Amino acid sequence: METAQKIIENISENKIHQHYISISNLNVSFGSQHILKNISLNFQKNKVNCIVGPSGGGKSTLLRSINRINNDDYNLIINGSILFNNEEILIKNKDLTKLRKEIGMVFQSPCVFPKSIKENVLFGIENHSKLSQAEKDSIVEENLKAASLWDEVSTRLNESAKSLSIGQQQRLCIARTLAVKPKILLMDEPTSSLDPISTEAIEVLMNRLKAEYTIILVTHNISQAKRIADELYFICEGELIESGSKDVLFSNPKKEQTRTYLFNGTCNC
Ligand SMILES: Nc1ncnc2c1ncn2[C@@H]1O[C@H](COP(=O)(O)OP(=O)(O)OP(=O)(O)O)[C@@H](O)[C@H]1O
Repeated sequence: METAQKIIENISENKIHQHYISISNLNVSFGSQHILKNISLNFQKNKVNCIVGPSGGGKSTLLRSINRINNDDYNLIINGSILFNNEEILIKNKDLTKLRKEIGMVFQSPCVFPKSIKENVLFGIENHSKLSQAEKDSIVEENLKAASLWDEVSTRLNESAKSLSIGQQQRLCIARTLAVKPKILLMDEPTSSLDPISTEAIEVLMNRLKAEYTIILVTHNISQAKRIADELYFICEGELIESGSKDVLFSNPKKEQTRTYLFNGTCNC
């Protein structure tokens, strides 16, 4: 019989693991092109999990498989297993709307709607038209604060989102994603179109958000990975070459290819 102590340990163990993403033998192909080759890895909860690697290596394809945003591309053949909260993401009848609420995504270029700042934040919330004005105001404020944008826009919430700078638009996209209350944030090169000041604002934000969310970030930028990653996943030509804690990979990688890429920015895969 299990002791009380053991039961408590199991419960807390489950809690710790509950928002992990666990990928096994993931293969993605397009015709004869094998885009992802037998990828197996775990993304860690409440960390910035950073996928790095040269262009065309399959980083975005990996990210897009997690919330199945590449699902409508019938030319892609996807096999393997992606578990989220111990539930399989890749099953045929998966509720994709629910999945994408739990696993939100922020894209390379900010994609704000031609609506007010306020309406952009509320956009993804189901039945938000039925909320009271006070409830809407509170959601808008909470999520703009979470995305570190409130102080800059609190007096102009009814202005068009298009009037914001690109860096502010990206933080608005993050606020809109957070408003749906996801558990995981997928971020595909979210700072690549931003200036250094806006990039820093997003990096500070990611560092803060990981206390509440699990972040999976794709970046080309090795310095950015060095600044903000907790865990690093080096993908090259569709293969996971090496993964582990950022500190270990940047100081003592096991594979020569990892060393060459992280230290010289070149690839010898
Ligand atoms: N839907 C698709 N149809 C056909 N080919 C695809 C599709 N998605 C990705 N690919 C191909 O898969 C390969 C990997 O692309 P992917 O965008 O995942 O790489 P990446 O590492 O994110 O590259 P980058 O850093 O340049 O964004 C590329 O050769 C790309 O052309």
